[in-house]
Amino acid sequence: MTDAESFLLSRPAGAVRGTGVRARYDSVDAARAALRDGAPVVAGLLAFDTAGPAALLTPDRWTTDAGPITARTPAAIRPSHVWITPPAEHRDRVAAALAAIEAGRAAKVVLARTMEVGFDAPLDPLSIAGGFAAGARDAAVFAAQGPDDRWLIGASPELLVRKQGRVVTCHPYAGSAARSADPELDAAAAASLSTSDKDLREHAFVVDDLRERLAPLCAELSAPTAPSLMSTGEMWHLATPIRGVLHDDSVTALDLAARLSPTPAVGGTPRAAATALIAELEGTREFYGGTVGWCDDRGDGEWLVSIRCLELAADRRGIRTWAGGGIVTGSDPEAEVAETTAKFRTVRRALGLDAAG
Ligand SMILES: C=C(O[C@@H]1C=C(C(=O)O)C=C[C@H]1O)C(=O)O
Repeated sequence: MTDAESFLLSRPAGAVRGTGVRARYDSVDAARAALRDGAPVVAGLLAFDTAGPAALLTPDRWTTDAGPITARTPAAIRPSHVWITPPAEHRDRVAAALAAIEAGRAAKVVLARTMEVGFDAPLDPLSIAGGFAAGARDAAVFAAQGPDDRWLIGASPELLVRKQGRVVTCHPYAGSAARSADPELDAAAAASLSTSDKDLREHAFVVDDLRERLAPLCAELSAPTAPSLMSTGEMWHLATPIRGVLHDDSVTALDLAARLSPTPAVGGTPRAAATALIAELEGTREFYGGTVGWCDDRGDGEWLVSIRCLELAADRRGIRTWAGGGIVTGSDPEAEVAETTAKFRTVRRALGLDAAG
């Protein structure tokens, strides 16, 4: 038994925390079996690729009424190296995705750029989580111990699914505009996002997919007909709250996470065609674009979409992060590059990268 943190999901109102590791599971099936056999909870990460290994665990100790993680303004940090997918490469990938969409292979594909940063001194996972908390507002700050002592740490605004009793809630985000420090420009960006035909189409694919996947399980299912505007410190987004009531309470939060992830907010539509295009154009994704969360022995739990996050290497001297955007007919390659640059700011701010100047 150890007191070291193994899982954290924290919002201003409170947090769930796991310490120590009693057991690990590399598949949803193994975690389901553990819950049936009396494990009080499973928590962790499902990969973007539904066939890829999961990183789930049962902690030694699990607390659902912990206080939120303390926000910590990161000290300015000078990286030893930085590498980002070059803009020209991303533009070419977006153009290839648009050609595939034009050819009828898929209707939406989400493509991401990668950033890798090295440091001279090791970083601490919980300190990084504190850095995310400083700019997170309502986003859920998470830190999950992955395989081989790697960590996935971030601040996701996007609720994949929460299940409490028979009630299921999702809050998908899709459609984006960068925020501005100038209040007038910021308001103008929000206003133009809310009427952007391209962004409304990008968004509708996500809501339709979630509704289709939930419908067979639900006695009631409702969502507003139009999305609303939500914001993080860095971005405006279109978002739609979805609420369902399950026919059968034995469906667990883990079952729902495995069924719904990856949504077209991070993958595309149809799912199989979009994920094949992502593998072709971008390469393999591991936990980015998957889901992070927990499920208890009553089947209740909560899962966030694994975005606005970084992976801390096992030696803790390097991180890798991703920023993606949905491509549909009408997407502009140059604007997609700018969108990913804006989305990287969440991680840059949490690490103190920009403070170093
Ligand atoms: C894929 C990411 O974000 C997702 C994609 C969005 C979009 O394409 O507009 C918006 C919110 C997220 O669902 C990311 O942050 O990396």
